[in-house]
Amino acid sequence: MKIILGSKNKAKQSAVKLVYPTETVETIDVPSFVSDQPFSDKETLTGAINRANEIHKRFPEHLAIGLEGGVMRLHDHLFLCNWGALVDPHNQLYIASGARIPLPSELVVELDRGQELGRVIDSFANKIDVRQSEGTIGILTENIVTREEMFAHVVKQLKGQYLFYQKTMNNR
Ligand SMILES: O=P(O)(O)OP(=O)(O)OP(=O)(O)OC[C@H]1O[C@@H](n2cnc3c(O)ncnc32)[C@H](O)[C@@H]1O
Ligand SMILES: [Mg+2]
Repeated sequence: MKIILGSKNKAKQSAVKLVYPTETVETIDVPSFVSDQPFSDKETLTGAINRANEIHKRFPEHLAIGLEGGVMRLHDHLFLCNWGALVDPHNQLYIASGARIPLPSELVVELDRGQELGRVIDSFANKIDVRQSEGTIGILTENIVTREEMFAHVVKQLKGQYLFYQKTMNNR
């Protein structure tokens, strides 16, 4: 059984490889069927599930993983939010979310104007393709938490729930 990730993003890819070091991890671009910039937990989670389901449809014998980044409002803050979904060969779905921190107001203004976070953070940090490397969370935490680490935690929660379910099912 292989692990198939629904993204070519390097931070997402290395997160999955960290958590599944001995498995074959393949990546494929699949649609999330949500906005390029999801603006709620609901939309971000839906994007992750859609990606995992899309992979499951194409490769039902493998483990399908979808990871999606977005933002969500809570009180006066706009938070980074990230969700992951895993679909196993029995079409069982597992979901988990990642760490969240509020965005500084300079970034919030741009996002509210309809700009994508990927572009906004590049110009804020004066870097190229932040989303493929440390991510916004890396920039805003001085790299203490990177996008790879954040997504690795999401994938660990997916892997753990899948293993727990396998064990529980085998004992019944
Ligand atoms: O190729 P895919 O898998 O789509 O990877 P992506 O980097 O576009 O990531 P998402 O679609 O999951 O993220 C949705 C949007 O939010 C942006 N984004 C989310 N988290 C980010 C982060 O930590 N750093 C930079 N951009 C981020 C990203 O650029 C997109 O505009
Ligand atoms: Mg994207």
